[in-house]
Amino acid sequence: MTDLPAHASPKLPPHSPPLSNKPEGLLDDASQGSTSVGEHTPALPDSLLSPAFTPPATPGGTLNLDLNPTKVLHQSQTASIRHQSEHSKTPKLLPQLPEVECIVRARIPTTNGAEMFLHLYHNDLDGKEHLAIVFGNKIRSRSLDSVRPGETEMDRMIRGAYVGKLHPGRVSSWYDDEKTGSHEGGSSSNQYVEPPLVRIHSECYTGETAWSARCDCGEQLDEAARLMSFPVEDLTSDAPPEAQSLRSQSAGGVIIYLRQEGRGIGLGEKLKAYNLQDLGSDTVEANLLLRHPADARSYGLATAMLTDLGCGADAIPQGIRLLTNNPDKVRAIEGPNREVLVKERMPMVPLAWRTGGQRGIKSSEIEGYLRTKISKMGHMLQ
Ligand SMILES: Nc1nc2c(ncn2[C@@H]2O[C@H](COP(=O)(O)OP(=O)(O)OP(=O)(O)O)[C@@H](O)[C@H]2O)c(=O)[nH]1
Repeated sequence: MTDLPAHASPKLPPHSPPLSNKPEGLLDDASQGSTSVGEHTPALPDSLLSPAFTPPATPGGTLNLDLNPTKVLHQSQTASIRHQSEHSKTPKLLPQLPEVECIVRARIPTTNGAEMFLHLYHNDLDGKEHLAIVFGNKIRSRSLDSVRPGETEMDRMIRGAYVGKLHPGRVSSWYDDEKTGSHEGGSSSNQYVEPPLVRIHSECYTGETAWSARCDCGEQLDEAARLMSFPVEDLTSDAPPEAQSLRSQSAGGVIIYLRQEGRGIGLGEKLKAYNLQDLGSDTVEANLLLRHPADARSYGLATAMLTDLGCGADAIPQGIRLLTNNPDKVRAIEGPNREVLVKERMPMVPLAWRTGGQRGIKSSEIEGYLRTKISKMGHMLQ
C-alpha cells in the first residue's frame, strides 16, 4: 500500500479475491475490496485490519531471547516470528460496519480558549469507550439526537442532546431561547464551506499524558485540535494568536479518539517494546519480537463513528480532509463500502522539522521513531 496516492480516494487495482475457506460473516481484505466496492477499490492493508477489534486486555507472554534481541530477530527467529506475526494479522474484516451509539456529549472549554464537544460512544465490538472530540457547531451525532422512548426534555439535555447552549432555566432541548428561538436540525442540514477536518487518533498514554518524547502522539493531538479551532484560511500556516477570536468561522472538525493504545497491543506490551527499543530494536522490530503485528489496529469503529457524526459519504459527498501521514489509514477509514470519502490527505509534519528545531519534541528517540515510520511503515511526512 505504500504507493497509495497522497490525495483523494485512491483507485488502485484490487487484490485477487478468492472467498474460500472463510468463516461465514468474515471476509479478508481482498474479498472485501472486490465484493463490496468493485474493481477500483484497493485491498485494505494487512497492517490495519487485524484484529477486527482492539484486544480487550494486554496480550503478551514470556520471551526467551538472548541479550541481543534484534540480532536474534534477524537470525534464527526471523522466520518463525515473522510467520507468526503475519499469521496473527491475517486480514479479517466484518462485512459491515460495527454498530455505534453516542451515549453522552458535553461541552468542554479548553485551556487554549477553543471550545469542543466531547462525545462518548458505545459499540457492539469491544467494551471500550471510544471518543469523538468535535470542534465547531456543524457536526452532530445522529444517534445522540435521536429521540429515546420515554425520555424527558431534561433527560435529553443531561445526555447532551440539545441545540445551542445550556443555561440555567432552559427547558427545551430543541430550542435555545437565547438564540432567538433558533432550531438547529441534525447533521444532514449542515452546509460545509470546506470539507471538515478529521483526525483518527490512537490512544497513547505515554505521549499524551506522561510527557514522553519517544513519539509525537501528544504533539499530533494538540496540532489537530489547533487546526480544527482555527479559521480555514489559517490551516496551512502557523496561525497567529489573534486567529483564536475568529474561531467561530473555523471549518471545524472531529478527532476520533480510539482506545487502541500502543498501535493496538496495549500499554503493558508497548512498555516492553520500549525496553526492547532501548536494547537496540526499532519500533517495528520490537512489536515483532513480542509476537505482535507491527500494527494491530483497525478502523471500522472510526468509520462508523464518522458516519454517525454526519461525516459519511451519504451526508458529505464532497468528502473529508484527513490529517495523517499514514497512507494506509486513508483507505482503511473509508470503510468496506466507502461509507466515508477521503477527499484529501493533510500531512502532519513534526513541529521540530517545521521550525528547524526551534519548537517541538527533541530527543534521539523521536528521530529513530519517525525514521522507522518512514522506512518501514510507509509514512509520508510531507
Ligand atoms: N507498539 C508501539 N506503539 C507505539 C509506539 N510509539 C507510539 N505508539 C502508539 O502508536 C499509536 C499512534 O500511532 P502513530 O503511528 O503515531 O500514528 P498513525 O496513526 O500510524 O499515523 P498518523 O496518522 O500519521 O499519526 C498510539 O497508539 C501510540 O500509543 C511504539 O514504539 N510501539
